[in-house]
Parts: sequence; C-alpha cells; structure tokens
Amino acid sequence: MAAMNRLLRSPSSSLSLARRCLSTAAASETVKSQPYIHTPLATGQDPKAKTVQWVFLGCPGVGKGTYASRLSTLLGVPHIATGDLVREELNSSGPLSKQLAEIVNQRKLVSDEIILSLLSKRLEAGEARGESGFILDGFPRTVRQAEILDEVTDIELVVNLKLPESVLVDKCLGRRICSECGKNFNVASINLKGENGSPGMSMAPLLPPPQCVSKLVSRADDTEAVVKERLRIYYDKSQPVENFYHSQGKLLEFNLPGGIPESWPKLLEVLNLDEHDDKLSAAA
Ligand SMILES: Nc1ncnc2c1ncn2[C@@H]1O[C@H](COP(=O)(O)OP(=O)(O)O)[C@@H](O)[C@H]1O
Repeated sequence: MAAMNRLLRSPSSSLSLARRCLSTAAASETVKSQPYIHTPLATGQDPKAKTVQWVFLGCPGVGKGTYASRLSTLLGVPHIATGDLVREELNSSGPLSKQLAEIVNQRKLVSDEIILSLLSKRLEAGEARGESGFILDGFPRTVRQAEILDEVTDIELVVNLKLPESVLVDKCLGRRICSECGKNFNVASINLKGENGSPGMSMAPLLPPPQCVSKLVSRADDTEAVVKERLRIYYDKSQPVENFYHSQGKLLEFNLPGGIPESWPKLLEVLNLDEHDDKLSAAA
C-alpha cells in the first residue's frame, strides 16, 4: 500500500510504472503493426498464440464485460475491467476506499492518477503470474487516458459495442439480482421494431429460477434518471475516445444484433474467430 501512496503522490511515477507494466504485458516480440480491423486474426491462426492488446468501448449497459470476458477466455488473455479494480479497492480497507466510495456514489470518474495506479498494480500482479496481452474494459474512458495509453503501449484493436439508447435504458432498468444467491438476471423483454432501413431487434429476458423469483432486487442506481445521467457522462467524456481511435483506424464498430445468442457468433465472425467456435462452450 505504501507503493500505491507513493504513486498517488507522484502521477508521473504512476505513468512510468504503467509504461513499464504495459510494455511488459505487450510482450517483446510484438511489433508495431498496422491496425487489422477486418482480419484481427489470420485465418487458421491459433487465437492463444497471438498477443492481444484490445480495448472494449461502449455505453454503460451495452454488455462490454460479458463479451470481453468471453473473448478473454477464448484468447487466453486477461480481461481487465477498471470498474472491477475500483470496486475491489473500494471494498478493501485501503486508504483510498472512502474517497473512491464518494466518487463512485456521485457517479463521477476517478482521477487519472488513481485509475492508472490501480491499473498498474493489476498489470504488475499479472506480470508476476506470467500473463501477456489484455482486453481492457472501462479504460480508457477519456481522451487523456487514451493518450496516456498510446504513450505506453500499442493498442491493436478497439471494439466499440453499440445498442440503441432505448434498448440500453430498458436493459439497465430490467436488471435484477437475487438477494439470496447473488446471481444476476434481466426481466426486460426487448422488442424493437425496425425503422428507416435499420433492422429490428429482440432480446429474450434472462429469467430467474423459481427459487429466486420472490427474492429479486434492483440496484439502487438502476433508475431511469440515473441510467440517463450515466449515458450523458459517457457521451460527454467517453464518446470522444471513439473518435480518437477512429482517426487512428483502429475502431471496429459493432452493432449488437440482439442478445448473446445472436451477437456472440457474429462478433466472432467479424473478429475472424468463428472457426474457433468449438471453444464457444468453454468460453460460455
Ligand atoms: N477509466 C476510468 N476512469 C475513471 N473512472 C473510472 C474508470 N473506470 C472505472 N471508473 C470508476 O469506477 C466506477 C465503476 O466503473 P464501471 O463498472 O466500469 O462503470 P459503470 O458502473 O459506470 O458502468 C465508475 O463509475 C468510475 O467512477
């Protein structure tokens, strides 16, 4: 913890640690390559034999965590979600926990220094376990963070997951947790009619088993006002990150065609990973 305090007092040392960790995570054989949006993986290539340095972007509630986590299993690289790092720190008895609780409760973004030091610490721990590559989820969240990331490593591909705003809101409002077993469900049944040439979409609810039905609760912050405020913060602070990567030719826009059963095979297809679908069940 002393090391973290030192990092927080000195943002530049936090950056240099991030630089060291990220460049190690990138593995030395990785060459600066042209972005390969249409062929992220060469046909026939073993996905686990490739160093992956990917970023997942998308509005709150789009399902970044779900798809990033499935891909991390498939590709054998860690899925690093900065929101999880923040929550872990917040739930610890560390010196930052009170400060983080306040920031997160106010739905503000944590400072770059704190996020970088949490990310560095996570990468350093991964490095010690022999990890290489990463799928980042929730970082970068601002153009400044994207610029810092650019200084310290080569991001190869940025996947931007998209859903219509009305679907995002309905999905967030449909979230339920079983107060007894802690499992997540979603009672929203999405049926969006196609309009002006755009296809319709439907997503089946993820209903709980009978023993959980009477114990379902919603997160206090899953109200329409809060969800819309989180979307507003995303459009304000994080949408410019999409433009940042678009101008570098690294952005893969992916309009989710529906729920996981429709979207996962299509995502694998655009990533050239569909021939590895024998591993789908392992990743599920
Ligand atoms: N890259 C980041 N920069 C700043 N703050 C972050 C970042 N990642 C996560 N956080 C903080 O952690 C909280 C939880 O993150 P996450 O689960 O990704 O977001 P949300 O709950 O808003 O979908 C965010 O509200 C924010 O306060």
